[in-house]
Amino acid sequence: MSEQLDYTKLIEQSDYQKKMAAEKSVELIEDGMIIGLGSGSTVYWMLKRLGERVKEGLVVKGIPSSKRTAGWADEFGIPLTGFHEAMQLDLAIDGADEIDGDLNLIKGGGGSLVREKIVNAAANRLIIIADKSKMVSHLGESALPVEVLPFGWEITAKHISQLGCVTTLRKKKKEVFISDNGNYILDCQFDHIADPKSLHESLKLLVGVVETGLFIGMTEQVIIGENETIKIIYS
Ligand SMILES: O=C[C@H](O)[C@H](O)[C@H](O)COP(=O)(O)O
Repeated sequence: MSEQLDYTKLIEQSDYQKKMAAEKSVELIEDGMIIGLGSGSTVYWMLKRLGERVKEGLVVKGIPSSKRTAGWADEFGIPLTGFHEAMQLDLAIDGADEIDGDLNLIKGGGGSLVREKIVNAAANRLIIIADKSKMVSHLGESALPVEVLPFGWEITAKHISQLGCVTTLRKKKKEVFISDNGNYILDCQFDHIADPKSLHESLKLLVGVVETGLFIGMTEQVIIGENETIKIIYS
């Protein structure tokens, strides 16, 4: 019973840190902005707070990076648009699975990496929000998500594994996980990612690879919830 309680507390603590970082990021949003809306549980808190500001009169539009984010934005009353209306976004706010000292990222834990990369790359500034557990000395402690075409995924996985990793086809409730784009995700566990940029480039050269979860040189600022405080790291 006490173990159960401790576990619950841990979850709450990490969630609280995510919420603090997320709410801080909303302070950067100004009237009239077009915002890239990232994905994941930290972004959920950002959307919730942004929805409150919209109710108070803030005028913004968001471009969502996943169907789930679009649903939450709708729930919180945040007006949405698409690239037909805005080719350049003022700001994108997103979460991450790992963040290294150069602010390079691993993303895609929730399977939204392709749309996130398109949205984040179109933004003038990318702000990452996270709890402190996401800071790592080197990327690759967790598996790197890579989105691949379903056709011939087995051969694509073989080619990826030849770069020095163990690939696992992502599943959800025993079914193959399908991304918002209708593709598969391979979770690629490397021993050590020594050079994230060259790994990303090597992966992108493989037929069947749609996109990798390595986000290199894109982040302007990271907002970390750390215990009771907020830490901001600039690139
Ligand atoms: O595909 C999912 C995204 O890259 C998320 O931003 C990332 O997994 C972080 O998610 P969370 O805020 O839930 O830890």
